[in-house]
Amino acid sequence: MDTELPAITCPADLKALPLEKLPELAEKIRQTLIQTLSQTGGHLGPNLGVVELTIALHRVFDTPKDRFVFDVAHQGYVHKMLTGRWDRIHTIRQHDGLNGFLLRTESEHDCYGAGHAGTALSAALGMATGRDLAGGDENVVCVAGDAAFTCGPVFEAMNNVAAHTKRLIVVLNDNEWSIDRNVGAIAKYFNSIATHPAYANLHQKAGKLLEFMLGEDARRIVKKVEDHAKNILLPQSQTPSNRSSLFDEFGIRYYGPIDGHNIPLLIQTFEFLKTQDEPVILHIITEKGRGYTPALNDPGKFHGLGKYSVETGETPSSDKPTYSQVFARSVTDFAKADPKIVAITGAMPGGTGLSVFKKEIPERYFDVGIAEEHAALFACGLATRGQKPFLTIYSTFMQRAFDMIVHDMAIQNLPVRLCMDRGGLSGDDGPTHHGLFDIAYLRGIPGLVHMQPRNEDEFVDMLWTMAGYEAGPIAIRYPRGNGPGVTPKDKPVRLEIGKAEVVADGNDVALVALGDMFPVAEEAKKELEAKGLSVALINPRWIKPLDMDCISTFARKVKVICTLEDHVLRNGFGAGVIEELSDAGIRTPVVRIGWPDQFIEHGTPSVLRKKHGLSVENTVAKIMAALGQ
Ligand SMILES: Cc1ncc(C[n+]2csc(CCOP(=O)(O)OP(=O)(O)O)c2C)c(N)n1
Ligand SMILES: CC(=O)[C@@H](O)[C@H](O)COP(=O)(O)O
Ligand SMILES: [Mg+2]
Repeated sequence: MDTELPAITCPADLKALPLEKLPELAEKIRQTLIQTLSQTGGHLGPNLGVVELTIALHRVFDTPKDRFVFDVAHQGYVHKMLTGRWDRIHTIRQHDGLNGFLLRTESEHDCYGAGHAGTALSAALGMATGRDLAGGDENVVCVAGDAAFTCGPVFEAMNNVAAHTKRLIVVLNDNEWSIDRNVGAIAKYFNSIATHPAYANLHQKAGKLLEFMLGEDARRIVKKVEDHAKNILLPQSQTPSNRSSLFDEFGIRYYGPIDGHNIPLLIQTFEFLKTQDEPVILHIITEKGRGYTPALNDPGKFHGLGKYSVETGETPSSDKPTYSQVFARSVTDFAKADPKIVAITGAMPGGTGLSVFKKEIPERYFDVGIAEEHAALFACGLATRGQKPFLTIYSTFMQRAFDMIVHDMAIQNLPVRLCMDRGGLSGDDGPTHHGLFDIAYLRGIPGLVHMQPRNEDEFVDMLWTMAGYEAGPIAIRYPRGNGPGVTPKDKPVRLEIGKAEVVADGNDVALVALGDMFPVAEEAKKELEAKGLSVALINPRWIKPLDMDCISTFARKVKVICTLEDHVLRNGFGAGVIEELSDAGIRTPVVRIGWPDQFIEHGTPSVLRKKHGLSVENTVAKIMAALGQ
């Protein structure tokens, strides 16, 4: 590799590079990503797939005047490297370092943040419409992956594009992968285009032709090739005169598919597209993980991961199963004995562990794509027919389905099992992914049961309780990663709903610690006892219904109650305890440990817990202060 490549400190540096140097730059970016992310972790596969695309975008367009809106924005590392953050890319997803997604507060080149899928096209349409209203002339480019198109809001946006603007450029980055392989009819449709021999062949020629023409005739050439190709490709059912792609039907002129790694072709195509006075979509074909064999061989693993060996692609293994693994094993075993149990995921079989269920009981496994609202409704329909749906969606992504939980699940009292992985701080992904609001958004819903285990054994008992619960919707939250390592018993037991576990009695202080905050309470108890205090320790188990017999009994005898939760304090578990004590006329002081009323930045749970007071020290200090000591 030529070491003479100058540093890229801004998009102007990229524009100053000779065209023939761009492949070398692409290689340098790839090597930087592979080396850097082996130490920081991150979304290696998606970013390796958009190196040439991002180079071409920054060659043709001018951010921050022109706007790039990336869907999910997990594939925004190359954009960051080309917009003045190359020298900080080694801090990606590290505390106080670069965020793993685009962030408006991080750079003027990041015009829109994300983290959750399906938002980019609507936001880009808003920007284009806002530009038109203001009489602006900037370009707006939406970059969305193939799986983003399984997301409802994308179709809601497409339904409006042609009515609102004449100038919008959409890039469909099609690598055939979501986190797992992309699913559903839309994935099949994209694949039918990308693999059609006539189209593929034409596009080889079109690509060559375009490269040769390099300019003003591009439009005529491309349009002629497109029309001809579409006449070959599209379903025979359509009359020859008005055959069009799905996108043309939405008023968005479709171009492609073209090779998403061919920089000159991409540049020429974007130069041509930016002259168009109609909304356009460019379908590019890319390889997720391109340039790194382990990632090409396992796009699912390398979609997003922690540290890995550059040489082998291997990642550190842990002998302790994660909550996700315990969940998937348990529900799969339950389902083997109960033919009514079905499992649903929103494009996250790996993260939720449900790839185990998919492998062992494929006929009752449903990956609906990035479609949490649909997943919840689909689960409701299943429940009306006597099925037992385990709707498995991260706490943060379940936010998408809130209305369905109220309107369809709770009002109709349907027995859907809501399994919310990543319940609590998510860590490196930051504020868009922390599962810190599910208690707040579920606690007010009448009739909905909600719980959290303090270890793996109790977790399986709770799942077993859910499997047998038919009285209405029931939810469980559990954290990312490992638990304390308590091996589940061979045969799980059904728990009494609304009944807490009193682990230790005490007369001065009662610690009521939910889920993965229980170990913090255990340590705080030791420190408080060392100060001569008598400390009760309660595992509440149930967020709703709260065991108020237990809690009020202790509240009447101790001097202070302390609740601990891996959730925001606002309308959280502790808030519920305060409400219920107040309703019962009990005035015992309650101190609460939990996340403050702000969005929590990215970083490791240990660093963030210490910084934001979810620590033993802060627990002890707040209790001692409440005791006036
Ligand atoms: C609402 C929502 N659900 C699930 C996810 C988890 N997720 C992150 S990226 C991704 C797949 C994105 O696939 P695609 O858009 O094709 O981009 P690629 O990674 O292939 O480049 C998923 C499911 C999310 N970010 N947002
Ligand atoms: C970008 C995205 O939303 C997912 O890739 C997410 O980062 C996965 O989170 P986990 O690593 O907790 O499974
Ligand atoms: Mg994809």
